[in-house]
Amino acid sequence: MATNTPGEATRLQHIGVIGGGAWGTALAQSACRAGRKVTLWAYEFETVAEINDHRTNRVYLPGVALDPGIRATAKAKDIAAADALLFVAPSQFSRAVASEIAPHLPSGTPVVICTKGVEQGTNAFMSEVVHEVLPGAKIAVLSGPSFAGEVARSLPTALTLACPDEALGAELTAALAHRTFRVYWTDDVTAAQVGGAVKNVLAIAAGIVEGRKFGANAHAAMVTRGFAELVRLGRALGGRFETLTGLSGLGDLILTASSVQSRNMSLGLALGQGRLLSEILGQRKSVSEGVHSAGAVVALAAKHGVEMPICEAVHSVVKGETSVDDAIDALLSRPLRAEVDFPPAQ
Ligand SMILES: NC(=O)C1=CN([C@@H]2O[C@H](COP(=O)(O)OP(=O)(O)OC[C@H]3O[C@@H](n4cnc5c(N)ncnc54)[C@H](O)[C@@H]3O)[C@@H](O)[C@H]2O)C=CC1
Ligand SMILES: O=C(CO)COP(=O)(O)O
Repeated sequence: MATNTPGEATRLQHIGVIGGGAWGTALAQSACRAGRKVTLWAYEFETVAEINDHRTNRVYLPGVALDPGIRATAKAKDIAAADALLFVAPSQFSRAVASEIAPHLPSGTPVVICTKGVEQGTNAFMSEVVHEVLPGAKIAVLSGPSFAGEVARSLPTALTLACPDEALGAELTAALAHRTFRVYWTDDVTAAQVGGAVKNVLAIAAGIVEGRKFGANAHAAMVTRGFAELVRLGRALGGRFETLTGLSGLGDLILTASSVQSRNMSLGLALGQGRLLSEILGQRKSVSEGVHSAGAVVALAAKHGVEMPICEAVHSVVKGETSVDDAIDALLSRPLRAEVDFPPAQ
């Protein structure tokens, strides 16, 4: 791939952002910083008004003064003029949001999926959902260790941009990257999406370990054995090992499973402290994708004959089928096995 210098000239001058939550707003801020014109579509009218009138988004991204260059809108037709879209609706709303913009999106528009999750019911990754609803879109995925608040404050961040079309990947990285927002290209859309979806489920498990005060050894064991699950599923679905061990896989797992800035980790922590899921979710407006993706991840694992005991444990806890203590007992009582699959999967 040709190398790009952050901030170099790009034909993708106008970026549309679909989603006015923490991540959509932070990406809008970052795209402005990269020198792009930005139109942000948000679901709530109040969010649109607040961004346009006060340059803030206090519900989803508090404490950040937004760039005056961000123009917010609630009208899907306003994104038609964008040269590329960043798609940042939470996974369970992605199909509905994509359907709303479908009539307005010119065929051939690049759509970069920034959502991390799997659709319940269909067990479809976001690239499949977006391709079904927006068949003319050129799909890419942007994923990696990137808390919205830090990106919005321009703290240094590095991500993976997965795009099967290398030339388009180069254009997108040139359009989005800047000094504190480094974007690395790959063609491996599958692994990038598996990493983003599975790490959220594993972060809940890591949070539970923290909430139960099981100690640093248990945390490291949970993250490492969890990563083995992420790699097994990623490879079974056709993803490459190098991508799974890169920013969008291992990198994002390290971030999400070790900081209570993560909504998934903090949700797990609260579960580990004995709080009820309904109570935790009732107190948040923000999304915890791992809760919604756990079932789909487990179903995909079963379909492909992949063992994912930690993800299964999280799924049965969030479904209310198993108590945290019983789930932990079951994991600690599993038969001992070889550390890596043998013969090694190719
Ligand atoms: N917050 C972060 O640091 C990061 C988030 N992501 C991913 O970005 C995606 C979006 O997450 P956030 O921006 O953090 O969301 P958020 O948790 O800050 O906000 C929730 C979002 O859901 C939208 N929403 C609520 N009800 C809706 C409905 N019925 N239809 C359509 N939209 C509705 C809200 O408008 C808001 O944009 C998720 O998949 C998340 O995993 C990825 C990287 C970083
Ligand atoms: O994906 C994220 C960071 O890369 C954000 O994680 P949470 O959704 O758990 O906050």
